[in-house]
Amino acid sequence: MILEVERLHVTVPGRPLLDDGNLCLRAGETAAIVGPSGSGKTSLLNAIAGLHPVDAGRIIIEQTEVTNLNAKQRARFRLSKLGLVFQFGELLPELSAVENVALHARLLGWGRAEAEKQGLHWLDRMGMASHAHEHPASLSGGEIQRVALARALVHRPVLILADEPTGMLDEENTKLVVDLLMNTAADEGAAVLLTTHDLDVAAGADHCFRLTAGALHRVPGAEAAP
Ligand SMILES: Nc1ncnc2c1ncn2[C@@H]1O[C@H](COP(=O)(O)OP(=O)(O)OP(=O)(O)O)[C@@H](O)[C@H]1O
Repeated sequence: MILEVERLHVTVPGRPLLDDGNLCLRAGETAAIVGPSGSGKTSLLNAIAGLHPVDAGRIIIEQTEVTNLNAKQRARFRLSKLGLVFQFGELLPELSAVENVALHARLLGWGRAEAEKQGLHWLDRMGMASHAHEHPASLSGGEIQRVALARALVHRPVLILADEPTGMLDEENTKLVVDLLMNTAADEGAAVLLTTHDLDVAAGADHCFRLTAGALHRVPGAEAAP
């Protein structure tokens, strides 16, 4: 099992977002979390990433109980084991596409040459090799997300957490980015947990969960409507 979420409680000041949530993911599996705006999908993903406090319960990622780690250990674990993808890509504007991808590897201590080589390899796998030396300002939304996918995959994470990765994309780019994310993760044996408002995206995942009024329920992908 790559991800085990057991009896998780997550709150924001003044209200609970998740009360006693459970979720499991195996290597190579994909799961989507749907639910109304403001129900806590992003907060749940952040809690799993160690970026939002957990009030009770356990999160275990590849046999490490991350809810027991201190802040420094969590940061190191996140850097080495997780791949994060955000709605707006969140690339660094000062860096080229390949520099953005290589930076993650550099933060893990890789040498410059190896980091850039792997950066180019992953951009190529995302169909972005010809844009490797362009800066984010000259890339389209779909291209930015493909660079963000390369960055999330360059260090071969065990779990990819993607928060609305297609929220800003048109239908064609949504399909391209989701297919790349899910197929590449499956090839690499990484699990993927994503949030989405797009029922077609949710239906393409192996599992679908709906978060609403503090409860996380497994639903068939086709019945994921908020
Ligand atoms: N750090 C925080 N402090 C206070 N309130 C917060 C914090 N983070 C999130 N919230 C609140 O918690 C609720 C859930 O937010 P969250 O972004 O997790 O929902 P969501 O389901 O991802 O929403 P959307 O689908 O609109 O992105 C919102 O009401 C938000 O304002």
